[in-house]
Amino acid sequence: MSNSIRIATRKSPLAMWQAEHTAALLKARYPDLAIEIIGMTTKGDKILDAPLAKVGGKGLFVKELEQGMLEGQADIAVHSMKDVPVDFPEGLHLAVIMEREDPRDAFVSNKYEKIEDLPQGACVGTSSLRRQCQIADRRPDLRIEPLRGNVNTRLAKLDAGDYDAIILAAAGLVRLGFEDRIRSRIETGLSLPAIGQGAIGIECRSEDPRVNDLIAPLHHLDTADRVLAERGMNARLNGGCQVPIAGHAVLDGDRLFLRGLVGSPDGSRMLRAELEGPRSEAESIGTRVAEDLLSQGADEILSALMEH
Ligand SMILES: NCc1[nH]cc(CCC(=O)O)c1CC(=O)O
Repeated sequence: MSNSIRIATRKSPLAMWQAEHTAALLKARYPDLAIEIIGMTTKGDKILDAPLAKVGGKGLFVKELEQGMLEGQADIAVHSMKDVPVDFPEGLHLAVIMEREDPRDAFVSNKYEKIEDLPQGACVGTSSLRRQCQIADRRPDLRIEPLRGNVNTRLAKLDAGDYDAIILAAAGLVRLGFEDRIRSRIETGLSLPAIGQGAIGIECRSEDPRVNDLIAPLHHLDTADRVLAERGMNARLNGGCQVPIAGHAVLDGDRLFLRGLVGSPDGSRMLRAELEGPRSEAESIGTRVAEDLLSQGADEILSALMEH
């Protein structure tokens, strides 16, 4: 037992890739470590017919994995940071944030190179309110249609001709070997990414020194400070991943620059805030950007959505 580790993951191809990537990094460091990957199904995977914003609740993609660790069936859980709520159950914590992949959204289409090329009234697939509001803000003429399912399913729906274009995270496409499907990467100023997008996190039991020590070398400090600032924003806004909140931090030496956004789904209200400060204050930079957004009325937009 002492030289083994069990990794809990969702069973989607992207989640599996992330768990296997984590396993490979551990194996490279500890050649004798026995690694088991345990695939689990979460509530978010089961409910495929409704937009996630309507399903509600936080941690749709992580609860079952957390339960597995608390019950001792698994030692760590590998998550897309985008899906990880701000708070953790008693006894669990976020121990590691790994190096970030490209955090941008990707424009994927079989006919067009970028959003600007889409003709009037073209149909864009996304179920993300964050993506929807930013597209609607720039191109109110476009028709935005729901698009759920894992990355592979979404690409198949595009290929079936259901949409003129779809928007996905570049990171997921790159990881699954679909980089050649990306027609263009949307600059963060045009589509501000989801909090934590492109970063993978590892959650484990707080009181498990062996496991905490084992995974500690996978922590990437630059990514962690950026994600800490973004999540500081989310904590203050009380938002889950299914709300039209965007946040993206970049580093320049010891300085951290954070941009945040809260929008109404139809793009009619777009609140933006930004702040720069020392990276040692990452989390509080997040709090302050959120407070700026709240002072502009972000809570009205967010609470209106909660009532649905
Ligand atoms: N919501 C599902 C999800 N969670 C993480 C990613 C992409 C990978 C990442 O952000 O690390 C995706 C797919 C997508 O948004 O296209």
